Amino acid sequence: TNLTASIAGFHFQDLLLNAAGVHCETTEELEALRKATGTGALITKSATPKPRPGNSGLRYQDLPLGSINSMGLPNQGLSYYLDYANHYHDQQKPLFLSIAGLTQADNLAMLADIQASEFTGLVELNLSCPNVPGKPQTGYDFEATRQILTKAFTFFTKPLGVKLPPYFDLAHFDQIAAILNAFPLAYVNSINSVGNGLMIDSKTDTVMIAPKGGFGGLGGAMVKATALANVHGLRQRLNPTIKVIGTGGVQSGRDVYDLILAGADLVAVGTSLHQEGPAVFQRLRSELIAEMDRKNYTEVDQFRNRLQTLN
Ligand SMILES: CC(C)(C)CCc1c(C(=O)O)[nH]c(=O)[nH]c1=O
Repeated sequence: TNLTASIAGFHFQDLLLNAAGVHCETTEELEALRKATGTGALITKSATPKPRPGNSGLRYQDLPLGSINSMGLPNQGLSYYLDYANHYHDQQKPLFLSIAGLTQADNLAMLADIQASEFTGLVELNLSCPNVPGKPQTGYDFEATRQILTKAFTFFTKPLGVKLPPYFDLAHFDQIAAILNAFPLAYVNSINSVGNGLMIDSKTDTVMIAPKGGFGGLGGAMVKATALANVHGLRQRLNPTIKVIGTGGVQSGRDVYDLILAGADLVAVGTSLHQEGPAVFQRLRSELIAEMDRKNYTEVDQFRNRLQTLN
């Protein structure tokens, strides 16, 4: 069974990887992902220029239908991940480096550092990064998105993708796709967590996480329908040269299969990785192969982006 894919000249023997932020802050965590059976790539925790401890108190919680988090960008700082990349020689599993500056200036400075470095992997710009106070996250501010990409591509020549927040209005799919199609992006990764959800602990009548009064990003089963819609909506609108990484709601091989049907080239796993650890990739891979066998598919190309409508 052929599970290969390619993005920007990088070839992936397997199409699963971690969602940035999950099991990828430290070298130990990253090495466990690299060594895991079933991963075709790995991505680092979104970096800021300097190390950050992130939010204090309980900042992640598993829920019956997924997860909620307000980590607050805990990471070891860009140079730590560039150093890991400099010592990274696994030709079989390309490395993605994620960045999420707290300002546009920070993002551009990090891209300039990466451009000047020996880094030879792919870069993911996390557009859920905050914008100027009082304005929504960058991914929800279309002018800010256009501006940072315009500035980035004046100097950045390495493979660049963007991590997108979920959209919920078809007009927003049209608008963001029109912006992204104007740039030589290697890929989009959709979706990031569904922002600012709130859940209640019925035993204590309290929220589930400490930061932000309990407001946090939602992941897992409850976001699958939103992930499928964003992957498919973007696939239908983006230039074929821009590949798609599908993220959100993956618990089984069938969920991986569905994201591929919707148009995904690679599939990233967050909440399920947090809950099961790196062994999840071997399970998902074998379940995907079993599903493909049921359909007599030997190649992903036979069903990628082949979702059928009813009419
Ligand atoms: C939400 C931000 C802290 C601005 C970015 C980092 C991030 C976090 C996080 O570090 O809290 N959690 C997510 O589910 N997605 C993210 O992109």
